[in-house]
Amino acid sequence: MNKVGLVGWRGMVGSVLMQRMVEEGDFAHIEPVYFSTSAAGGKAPVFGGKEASLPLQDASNVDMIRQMDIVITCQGGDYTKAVYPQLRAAGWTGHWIDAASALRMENNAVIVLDPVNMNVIKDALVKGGRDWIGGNCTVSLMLMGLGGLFKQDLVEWVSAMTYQAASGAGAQNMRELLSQMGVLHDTVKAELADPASAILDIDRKVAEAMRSADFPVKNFRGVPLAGSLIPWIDIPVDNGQSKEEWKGGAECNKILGRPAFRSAGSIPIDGLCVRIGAMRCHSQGLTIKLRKDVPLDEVSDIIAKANDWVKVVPNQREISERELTPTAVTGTLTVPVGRLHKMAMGPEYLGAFTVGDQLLWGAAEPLRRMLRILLDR
Ligand SMILES: NC(=O)C1=CN([C@@H]2O[C@H](COP(=O)(O)OP(=O)(O)OC[C@H]3O[C@@H](n4cnc5c(N)ncnc54)[C@H](OP(=O)(O)O)[C@@H]3O)[C@@H](O)[C@H]2O)C=CC1
Ligand SMILES: N[C@@H](CC(=O)OP(=O)(O)O)C(=O)O
Repeated sequence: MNKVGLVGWRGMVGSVLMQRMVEEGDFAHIEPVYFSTSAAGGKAPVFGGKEASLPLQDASNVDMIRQMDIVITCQGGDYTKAVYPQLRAAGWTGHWIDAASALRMENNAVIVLDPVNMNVIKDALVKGGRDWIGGNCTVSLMLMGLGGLFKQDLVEWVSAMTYQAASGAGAQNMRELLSQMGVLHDTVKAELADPASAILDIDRKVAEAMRSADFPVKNFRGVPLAGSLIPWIDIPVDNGQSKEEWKGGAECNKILGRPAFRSAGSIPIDGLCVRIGAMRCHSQGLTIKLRKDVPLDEVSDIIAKANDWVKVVPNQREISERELTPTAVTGTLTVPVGRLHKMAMGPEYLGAFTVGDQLLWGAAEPLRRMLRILLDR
């Protein structure tokens, strides 16, 4: 049985991964070895009813990690940068499956999203590929939704305007968002209980609270999210983009096995990435320039048939309000795509809206499935 080293299993992404591995019975197929950066020697957890034969191992112990057939890590980019080069330098030939972005654009790494790029994964396996990296959540979720259109090479370009959840910034940010909501509610609790209170007084007090020095904003780099939004995600890069926006073009083309972004044959994908006060679902408003005028019913059909998780939501008010939202999608693997309509710019311009759980298809699930692809060969 394959020895699988699990690193980062108790973090937010790692916990979702463990939950999915339990649900899918993956532990029956592996010999798990749990690693920790903080509690080596402690008792290993039990997932899927399977006791680990070893206590928690030191995640920086390269000699121990070298004994694994497969390592799956959700520990983060700093860990990857510290340990991965040492492992390969020591001659380790095992498979490295990673949630962090650190290795994504390396030549020998495949960005894994098998419902979309199984062909790319299979090609790499044949060539001896050993580095399997999960894609950026926004990118993976867009491709899970629109994969059919890309597969049929119908997409000339995409503009993606995103509405990204607090979870993308980390567990502490989710907590801070809720703290902010609590403070805002507390600020106007008395007025809310009084139907005769003036809404503009409530609004003024809320704005004052959001702007006050003691509003809890440490994790969101000093600015409020609740009752507001943050129009910048990740560090600045060239061309006025944020890194999150750059990833849209760079990673999408790599996942699809197309030429590098901005080179001939690549698909231009760009937009604006915005943080909003959702918990763990990213949403995206998409403008898609199709290569030709494809009838809307054909477009719906192509999108709906691309994989088992995408679901086309009819472009009607009630069902869109009910099913095309973070509230409906959170904690599920369903990726609804809706608001499909031809736009005023012309019959090749398609409007769409999609929502996905950024901890499931956006992070843990592609890694889990890559593990199974390796185990089931
Ligand atoms: N958040 C996201 O949306 C996405 C994150 N990623 C990648 O995954 C990496 C991990 O992200 P995320 O899971 O959000 O990070 P977390 O901060 O939740 O977990 C990372 C590590 O922190 C340590 N840790 C310290 N205190 C705690 C605690 N109280 N509870 C749990 N773990 C704790 C654990 O390591 P130990 O057990 O060794 O102490 C854990 O593995 C990111 O750095 C990123 O590279 C990828 C896609 C999406
Ligand atoms: N940057 C993403 C989350 C993330 O972790 O992305 P990446 O895996 O590309 O670093 C967000 O904020 O929503």
